[in-house]
Amino acid sequence: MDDPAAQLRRETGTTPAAPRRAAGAWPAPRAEERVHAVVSVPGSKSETNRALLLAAIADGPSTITGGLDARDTQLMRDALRVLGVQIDDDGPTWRVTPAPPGFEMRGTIDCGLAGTVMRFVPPLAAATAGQVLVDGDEQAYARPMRPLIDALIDIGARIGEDVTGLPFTITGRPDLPGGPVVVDASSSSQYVSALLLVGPRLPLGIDIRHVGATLPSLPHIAMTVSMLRERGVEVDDSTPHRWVVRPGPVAARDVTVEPDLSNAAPFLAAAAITGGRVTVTGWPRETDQPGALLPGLLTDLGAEVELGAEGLTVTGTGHLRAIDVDLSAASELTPVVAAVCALAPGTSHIRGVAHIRGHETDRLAALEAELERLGSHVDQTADGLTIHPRLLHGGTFRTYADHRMAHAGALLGLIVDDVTLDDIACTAKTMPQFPELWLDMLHQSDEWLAAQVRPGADGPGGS
Ligand SMILES: O=C(O)C1=C[C@@H](OP(=O)(O)O)[C@@H](O)[C@H](O)C1
Ligand SMILES: C=C(OP(=O)(O)O)C(=O)O
Repeated sequence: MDDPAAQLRRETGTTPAAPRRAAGAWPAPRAEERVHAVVSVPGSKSETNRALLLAAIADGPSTITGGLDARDTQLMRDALRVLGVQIDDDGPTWRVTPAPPGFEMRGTIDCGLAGTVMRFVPPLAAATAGQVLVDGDEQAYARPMRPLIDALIDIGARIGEDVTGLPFTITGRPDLPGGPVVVDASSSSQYVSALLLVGPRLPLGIDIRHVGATLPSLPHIAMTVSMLRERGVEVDDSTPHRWVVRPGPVAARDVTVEPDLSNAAPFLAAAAITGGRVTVTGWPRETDQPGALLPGLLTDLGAEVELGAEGLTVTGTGHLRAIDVDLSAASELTPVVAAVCALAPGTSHIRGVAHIRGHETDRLAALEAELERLGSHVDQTADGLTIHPRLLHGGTFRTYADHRMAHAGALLGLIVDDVTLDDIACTAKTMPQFPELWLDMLHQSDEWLAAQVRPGADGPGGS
């Protein structure tokens, strides 16, 4: 029997989504000594994909400087091109020109495994003339979509019947009305961001109410609201769990994207676990990124943290501490935080992240399985993980096509002998240069060590 994707492709005459990059096994490099490095991470995935989408519905051409060039943002650029948006992305500054009036979309929007593409693009497609198939990696078919699809249908979208997730077709209508809508965003904050982003474009605007026991990733919703306001859009978020967006123009703006603070996490954690020192450059003093919670988290885990002119510096003290933490606001940090907890001398509790079972993979199950494979003792709870202290050993750490699982495995490999990741290529989702940056961090550390032991140098302990 045909799978539903093949059937939809035949009906719409479109081509299959490109497969995920080939896997590549990777022996994680061991840190011979304390890690000492200065690292510059590429631009924020979340900010880049919002900036692209807002530029696509702006009242004129915009530029984006320092946008992340990775699989998730390539998929967003290609998806917007299917919607008629012109994007010139040669070089460090991209120029985005909205679709010409009367444009009719057709073809496939490939979401890959990108939550921001599969949630942010369908609302815009629903408000554009023409028809598209929304597809992605097979693994993305398991990611939750239903609450967003139901909300879109409630505001007038035409989406195939009984759709629960990818793949599905959208028959767009430029007069998509908008108006009041109720959504249960406990499985992803991205539904709220997705509805907010299309709001100014709809004749009735949008009035979103979240119902549901929990609402994760509040900083990401705040990021959406800030970026809309920066472009002159009126957003009322004065009532908890309610957001009202007035219809109106989105001002074209030339913007520069901040470094991705969540992608900085494994590098900063490397300093914490090896008793070394890592500086991540360009750390913003104010930001809506959930990575802003890293200084507090790493301090609680036993490291010293300082924000200086060069960036954020983390210094390992040689004494990790177990933590009890609610990571709901910054759930994408869970894999790296869990890896550090597995090395701490007490029992740690990570709470508030039930919804990460619907991330790139079921991250709670994946972390339990892979940390245990290296000798850790981990229990899944209803909304997180309990991680008990154990002596770890080498083994294969499976990544499940999840970039942040790869970050966690690489981190453990710094101080545990013979850890091999089954696939490092999955880091291309948000940081294709991860393997090079990781090796460069270790190369800088070797150079630092050589300088310490060279005759006439200050000796270990200097920096
Ligand atoms: O809006 C965004 O850019 C994101 C929101 C969060 O999603 P969830 O609310 O589904 O966790 C986060 O985990 C993801 O990495 C990026
Ligand atoms: C959950 C994540 O990604 P996505 O944007 O695909 O949801 C993540 O990057 O940790």
